[in-house]
Amino acid sequence: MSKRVAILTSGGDAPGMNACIRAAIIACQKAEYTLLGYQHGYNGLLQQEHVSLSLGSTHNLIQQGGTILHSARCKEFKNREGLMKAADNLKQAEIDTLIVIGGDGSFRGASKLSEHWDGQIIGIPGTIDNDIAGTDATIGYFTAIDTAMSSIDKVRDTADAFERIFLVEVMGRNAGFLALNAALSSAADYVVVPEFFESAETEIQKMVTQIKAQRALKGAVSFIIVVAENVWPNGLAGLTEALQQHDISDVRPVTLGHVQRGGSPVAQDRLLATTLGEHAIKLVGSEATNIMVGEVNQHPVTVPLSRTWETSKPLNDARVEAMRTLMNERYSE
Ligand SMILES: Nc1ncnc2c1ncn2[C@@H]1O[C@H](COP(=O)(O)OP(=O)(O)OP(=O)(O)O)[C@@H](O)[C@H]1O
Ligand SMILES: O=P(O)(O)OC[C@H]1O[C@](O)(CO)[C@@H](O)[C@@H]1O
Repeated sequence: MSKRVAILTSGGDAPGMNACIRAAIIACQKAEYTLLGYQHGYNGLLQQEHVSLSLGSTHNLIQQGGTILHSARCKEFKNREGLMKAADNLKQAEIDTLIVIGGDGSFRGASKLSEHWDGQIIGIPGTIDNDIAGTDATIGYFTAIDTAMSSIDKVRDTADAFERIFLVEVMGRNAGFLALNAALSSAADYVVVPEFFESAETEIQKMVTQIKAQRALKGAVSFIIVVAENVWPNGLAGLTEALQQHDISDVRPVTLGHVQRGGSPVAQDRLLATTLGEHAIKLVGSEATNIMVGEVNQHPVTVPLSRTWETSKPLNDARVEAMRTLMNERYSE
């Protein structure tokens, strides 16, 4: 039966969102569904701002970073009036299924919307943070690791030239996936992640032990510390000051920032985005609603939206072991 499907991207944009939109466009065309794209995240839903998505929109889309639908963080959607307005707009546009590509905040919003709208809601995980339970990875995460890794490679060149200590802050909101994997893949010397952060005092002792032990063994060499955002009190300035108190100076801070959200998606993100976009359209018209389509062991899975934020996703055990052996506990005291 013919369906009217709407899709939007919400929260932080992530490389691969366009690849997901492309897959949805093609799958809808094959199923003979009409596909609308709401622009600017939930703002578009409130303003009834949508465009028709058809095969003409798919050319070269798989390789484009950002999102052709634009994204936003929308305050109004968090209150009852906003949610009711969005529900009315969906009814008016005769939408059967709404697909939300975004992070856990976007999924919370989608779930709240379901209290006011009885159409089908399907979430697809898209965020560089990878902080969503129920899926091994989120769209954009692999590209962000790659971007952070190649930036740290460049930092190492200048760090080596001056035999300096560099602090590199990476994104991740309140999760350490991006920091841990960027640090391991760029052979950094130390990484600070929220999952193992007890206190600044404990962490600085460990860090100083590693720096001093490495310098005792190798002389003045570079030392790269990757720091997840929102962990160290007062960020890199606070950490620079803490190191100075241990007589470690000439430290340089680098905040990678939004560069981590940009760029053409790497193959892993394109594949994940394509699979999830196609699978979501397969579910249109089924009983499944208020669910996220994710991927576990390279198979598509569906999980209740609420699970994506109620359960916390742990860091990969083997990567954590590698972190200890190769970085944070490499040298014994
Ligand atoms: N509790 C909530 N109720 C209603 N809407 C919400 C809620 N939480 C978030 N939203 C909506 O979802 C939008 C996106 O959420 P948020 O800013 O947390 O990003 P996100 O989806 O988690 O993505 P990212 O992880 O990439 O930042 C918010 O701007 C808001 O419009
Ligand atoms: O672009 P904004 O709104 O400053 O948000 C930045 C946040 O968004 C993310 O890039 C994605 O959630 C986080 O890593 C970061 O904390």
